[in-house]
Amino acid sequence: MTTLTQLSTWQQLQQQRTSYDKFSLRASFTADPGRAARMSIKAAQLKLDFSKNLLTDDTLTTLCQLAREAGLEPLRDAMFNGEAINNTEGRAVLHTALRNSQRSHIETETGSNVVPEISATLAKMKQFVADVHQGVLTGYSNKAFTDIIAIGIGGSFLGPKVATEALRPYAQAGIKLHFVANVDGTSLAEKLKRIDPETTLVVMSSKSFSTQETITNTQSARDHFIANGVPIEAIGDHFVAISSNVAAAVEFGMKAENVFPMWDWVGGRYSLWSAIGLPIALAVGFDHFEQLLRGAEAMDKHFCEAPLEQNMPAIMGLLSLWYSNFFGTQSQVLLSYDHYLRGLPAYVQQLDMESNGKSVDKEGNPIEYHTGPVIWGGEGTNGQHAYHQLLHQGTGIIPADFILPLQSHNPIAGHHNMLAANCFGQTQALMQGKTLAEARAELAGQGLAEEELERLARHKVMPGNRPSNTLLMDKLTPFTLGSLIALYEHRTFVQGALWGINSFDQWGVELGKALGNGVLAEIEAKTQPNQLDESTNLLVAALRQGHI
Ligand SMILES: O=P(O)(O)OC[C@H]1O[C@H](O)[C@H](O)[C@@H](O)[C@@H]1O
Repeated sequence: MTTLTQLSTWQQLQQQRTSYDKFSLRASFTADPGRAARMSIKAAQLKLDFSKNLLTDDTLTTLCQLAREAGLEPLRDAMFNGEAINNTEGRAVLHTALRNSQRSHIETETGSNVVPEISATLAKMKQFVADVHQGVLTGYSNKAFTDIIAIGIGGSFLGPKVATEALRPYAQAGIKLHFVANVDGTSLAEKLKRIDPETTLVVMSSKSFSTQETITNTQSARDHFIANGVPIEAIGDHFVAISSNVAAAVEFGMKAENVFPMWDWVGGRYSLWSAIGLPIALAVGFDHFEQLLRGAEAMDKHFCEAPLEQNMPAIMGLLSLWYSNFFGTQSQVLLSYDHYLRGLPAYVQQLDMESNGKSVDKEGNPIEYHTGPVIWGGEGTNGQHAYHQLLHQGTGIIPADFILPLQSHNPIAGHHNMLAANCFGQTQALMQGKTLAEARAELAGQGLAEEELERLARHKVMPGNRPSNTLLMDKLTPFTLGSLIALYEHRTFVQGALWGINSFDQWGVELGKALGNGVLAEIEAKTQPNQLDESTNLLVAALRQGHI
């Protein structure tokens, strides 16, 4: 089998890479007035400007050829068609089916059609959300619910949390959402302080129904509810669940009709489109949740149909590979110039790092190139007063995605133009940098004496040529949010597909969970003491004594 690095296009890219030592983005823009218009794509109500990348037309063509040679398109089609591309778990990967309103038949590898159960679950969610909002479903005292505590972690937390936060302008009046993920009791306790159990609904989300944090938080919430007036026989009115293990949820005390199904063919970090998205629908209404699905569906259609040269997720994935494997970059930064999207970097962090943090290929062979980058980021303009310094003048290149809605939900005079100016100004500064001559001229303009000017000039130089994408949308809506999240899902897929890894398992998290259970047994003195390594034994002993 030909490996990625043996492909002829990989070798062409290696050759092309040498010419980038002399490549100047600033000069490219001067020499080529059509660059930005040409290197822009509109799809699914998003616009990507990728012209501020270390990229020539030739390299773009070669990267797309690499994708073709590596079999990206057939693998993409296999995913959409329900083939078991998650080969270590023998599962289909069908989060895209959850938002497909066009096909009535999508089969998994076992031959079962998933569409009817998806439709039935959406209908059930719609009814449930309406019943909660209209006060048909109530707590034990027949008072309408005012608060929802959503308990879940990882993929059963980040999607609902980030989408609910992002769609705050669409919030359903009279309902407050609270999220609890961490097993740290403080997280739960702080939320419980703010709610009245009588008017609170707990939505527990766990695909496996075996995650320690989620089970423990739900049990403790149930204890709190019972201790604070909810009759034990009414617990089923206040607690509902989403899980692929319906039987375990019922055994836990949920009413069978209040357990929403999830399926093996939906990965946790790809699951907000399933019933795991119930907290989103409760927060913003089912119609808005449907719009979120439609936005993602529009991006799916674009990903499946657009030629690679005009395909937003493909180009973003290829750029990521270009930097990781040909420029040695180790991380990528996401900069949300929208307060409502402040959680997106954490969401994409899980999506990308849990998917592509792998060092063997699908057959288990060690791979010889760098895979998943570290994903980090935050909210513009805050980052400009913190870590942007490293983006501009640090020793390495950190490719950046800038994300900006053109219209604000809160157009307070002047603010949005300033926000946008900061966003665009940062991409410009990263791209063009500041030469030594410019730094000198600037200092001379400030009237500095020659010696002082020379002393400072080198500190003011900015190398430029720092790559960025700019992603625009008219406004942050449920549709554009769906499209944006699906874009990052597919970017992650493109990278994993090219690297030849399985982006849909996460065996790496399992060891920590297993060892954590062993340590807990020691802490609770259920096993012989001092069975662990010396460092961990001493840590456990300190905890048991309660002091250092
Ligand atoms: O939904 P659950 O089964 O409770 O799983 C919650 C999360 O925990 C796991 O450890 C995985 O790392 C995540 O991908 C998953 O989303």
